[in-house]
Order: sequence, then structure tokens, then C-alpha cells
Amino acid sequence: MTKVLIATEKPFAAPAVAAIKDIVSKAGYETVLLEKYTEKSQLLAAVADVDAIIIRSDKIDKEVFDAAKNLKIVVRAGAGYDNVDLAEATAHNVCVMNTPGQNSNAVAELVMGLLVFNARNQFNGKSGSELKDKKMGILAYGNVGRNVARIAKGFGMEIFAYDAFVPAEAIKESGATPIATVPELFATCDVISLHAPATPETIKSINYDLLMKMPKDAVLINSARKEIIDEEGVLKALTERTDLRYLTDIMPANHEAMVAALGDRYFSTPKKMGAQTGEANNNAGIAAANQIVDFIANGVEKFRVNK
Ligand SMILES: NC(=O)c1ccc[n+]([C@@H]2O[C@H](COP(=O)([O-])OP(=O)(O)OC[C@H]3O[C@@H](n4cnc5c(N)ncnc54)[C@H](O)[C@@H]3O)[C@@H](O)[C@H]2O)c1
Ligand SMILES: O=C(O)[C@H](O)[C@H](O)COP(=O)(O)O
Repeated sequence: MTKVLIATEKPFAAPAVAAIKDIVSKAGYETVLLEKYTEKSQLLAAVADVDAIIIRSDKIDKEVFDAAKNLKIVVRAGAGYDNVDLAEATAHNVCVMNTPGQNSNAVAELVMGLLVFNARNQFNGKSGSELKDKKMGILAYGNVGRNVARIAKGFGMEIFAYDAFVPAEAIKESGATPIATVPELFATCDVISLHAPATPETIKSINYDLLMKMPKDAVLINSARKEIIDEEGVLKALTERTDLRYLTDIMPANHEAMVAALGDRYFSTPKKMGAQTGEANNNAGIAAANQIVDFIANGVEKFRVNK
């Protein structure tokens, strides 16, 4: 029987697991559940005889592909698939997919929540500031970026965006102002919200020089990946520019140094939680299960991300 493994070190909410199981069993397949595993050996044992795997941020590398002799497809229930070794997947003849857009509203709501929390001085009672009339700069205008734009407009913010691949015309049509370069975006906006994937082009690209261009009292918020931040450069800029603030959903390696140097000008969620809502778990989990069934039963590869 075709086996679908849900391998989630950070589990989905229970209703999402039930919905996935339902889709899998209606297709005549079996679900295997591996949640909250603590050792890689548990993952290696679990993948041994499965045909498909649904993951979150779980790392799927050569060792996992080598151990999964029947594997045909891995679906990352989420947007970023930098946790899967795509070259190894292709070498092992395994299809990799993501589930684009399924958790983007959850992340956008977290971004706006963190911005309000910051603007009101982490609710310490001191007089804060408002988001209305501030300039919101969105770096990467994909599913999350567009949702941030939609909600930020409701706050009365003016929206600016840069994307390496989305044409300026499309940005304009959505009601935002296209900006031609990343440095210009940083120099223009009171808030910069990062939504670019971790790629060779973006890794460590958010650096000292960019932060030093930001207007007075500006805020940088990262809900994408920690890899895109040059952590030492950001700390140096924030140490020199005592008006700037940094909020992140992905705790940096130098978190303790950030806390010590920046106090309440810095905030990190304790664990990445942008996509951690019941709705996003359901959307992404259900999409992943449907994509697996469609791939195995009908050969549909719509959301394939490897060659
Ligand atoms: N915090 C979380 O829980 C959470 C949840 C979802 C996504 N994410 C992260 O956020 C990222 C964005 O998610 P999404 O759903 O909007 O993805 P998406 O694929 O819809 O959008 C990504 C956008 O980035 C653009 N882009 C790619 N390379 C670029 C570059 N070098 N410079 C500028 N723009 C570039 C693309 O054109 C695209 O518009 C994901 O890759 C992931 O790393 C984090
Ligand atoms: O790229 C994404 O979609 C998110 O980073 C991802 O879904 C969040 O990671 P998770 O909470 O699923 O581990």
C-alpha cells in the first residue's frame, strides 16, 4: 500500500493532521505519523518504506534520500524549500513541491502584530507611535509581501515594494509604488519588511550598509529566513544608529548579543511562528496531501520546485 509520512519535528495542529489523514485514506493510501522527533535516526527509520513525505522545516538531505528507497515525492507544507536538498532529490528521482500561498496571511498578520507591539514600546506604558502615514517598504513582493501590503494599507501606511522578478507594472497595478533597487527601498521607507527566500543572491544580503541608509527611527522586520541577514553587520549598524529597531521571527545566532546591546530596540519571537496558526496548518497540510494524491494518481507536478 502507498504510504504517506507526515514528518514534523514541530507538529501541525491536530485538525490539520486529521484532514491530511482523511485525504490520504480516501485515496486508498496509509498515513504514518512522526511528530516531535528529537533524533535524525528516527526520521531515517520512518522514511525507510514510504512513498511520500509531508514536512515543515524538517531537513531532507542526502542521508534521508538514501534511506528512503521507495520515495517518490516530498512536499514542504509551506513556501520556502531551502531545507530540502533539491539536487539530491533530483539525483534520487524524487519530486519536491511546496504549497505556495497557503501560510502567507498568517505570516503577514504576525508582521503587523510585531510592528504594533514595537510601535507601542512592547506595551510598557510609555508613549509610542502610530503606523498610519508611515512608509512601508516590502522587499520581495510574493505571497507574504502582498498580504503585508494589503493589511498595512488598512493601517493607513503608504506601500513601496521591490522584487527581483515581479515587474514594476504589476507592483503599480496592486496599488504599491515600485522601487528600482534595494538600497533605494531602504533609504525611502520607515519600515522594511523582508520576504525574500534564502538563495545564493539573498544570503547575508541585508547588511550594515543598507541599514545605515534607513531614515531616522526606521524599523527592520524579518519574517523570511535568518540566512538573508548579515547578523554582525545588522548589530553594528543598530549599535551605531540608536534610533533604529529590529524585529524578527527567526532568532539570530547572535540573539544574546542583540538583547544585551539593543534592549527593547530588538525583539525576536522565541521560535519561528509566522506560519504557526491552525488556519495555515490546515491550508498547507491539506494542499500538501492533495498535491501528493494528484502526483501519485495523475502525475500532476504543478508545484514542483526541482528539475
Ligand atoms: N516566518 C515564517 O514562518 C515564514 C512563513 C512563510 C514564508 N517564510 C519565508 O518567507 C519567504 C517568502 O514567502 P512567500 O510565501 O511570500 O514566497 P513567494 O515565493 O510567494 O514570494 C517570494 C518572492 O521573492 C521574490 N524574490 C526571489 N528572489 C529575490 C531576490 N533576490 N530579491 C528580491 N526578491 C526576490 C520572488 O520573485 C517572489 O515574488 C519564503 O521563502 C520563506 O523563506 C517564512
Ligand atoms: O517557508 C515557509 O513557509 C515557512 O518558513 C514555514 O512554513 C514556517 O516554518 P514551519 O513553521 O512550517 O516550520
